[in-house]
Amino acid sequence: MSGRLAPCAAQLAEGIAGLGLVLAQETVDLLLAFGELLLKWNKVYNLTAIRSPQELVTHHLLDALAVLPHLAAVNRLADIGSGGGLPGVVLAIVRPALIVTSIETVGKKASFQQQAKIELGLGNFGVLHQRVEQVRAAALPGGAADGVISRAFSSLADFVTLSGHLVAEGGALYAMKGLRPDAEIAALPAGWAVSAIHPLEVPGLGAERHLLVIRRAP
Ligand SMILES: C[S@@+](CC[C@H](N)C(=O)[O-])C[C@H]1O[C@@H](n2cnc3c(N)ncnc32)[C@H](O)[C@@H]1O
Repeated sequence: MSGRLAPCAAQLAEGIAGLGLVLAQETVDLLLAFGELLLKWNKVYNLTAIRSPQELVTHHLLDALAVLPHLAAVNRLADIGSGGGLPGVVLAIVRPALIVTSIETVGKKASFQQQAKIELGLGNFGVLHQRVEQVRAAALPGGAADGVISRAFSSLADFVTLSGHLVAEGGALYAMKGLRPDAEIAALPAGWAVSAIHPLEVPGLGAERHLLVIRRAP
């Protein structure tokens, strides 16, 4: 491949192996193609503060891939406040059987994602240009999702309050966080509880990451 990310192909391949994932070369090529789109359109669409190809690999591609082992039970995923398509586009690329609906309120970011869907040929990915609190569960393919994920979207309390109606019975919210957010956990609204906290090791990132799983309290 050519492009600004080409020199980072080995870095991505090592990171994928470091996460314990095995991906077909065509899947890795799609991840690199998505990274190229982010770099190419960032100035126009204001998608990410990250400018360097190396950091794009660690902070976006590998960071999103790190949650994959914890989503094995999820078949239909909604990504809330997805910005440039993170983590939703990455997860849709690596799990073609996963139905991903991305929800983003800023029009040009949603347009970028729609363009990425077309250019990458992602039949399992869709974008809703809406505020999440205005999205009805019936608007998602198949209805309420069994997984609702977000990264850098809001406090846990706001995530649950704004997005909880999109979680199917028995499903869960997945919050991608940096340091373990104990104060946010303590502020969760009644009716919801943290069921798991997974520390994540993102190769080359050099910072703490956690994935919190939140379910309806029994
Ligand atoms: C900090 S960005 C994170 C983007 C992406 N998840 C990432 O990790 O790179 C937060 C995004 O949430 C979107 N957002 C904020 N409030 C929203 C709402 N109520 N519904 C949908 N999207 C929202 C913003 O437009 C922004 O793109």
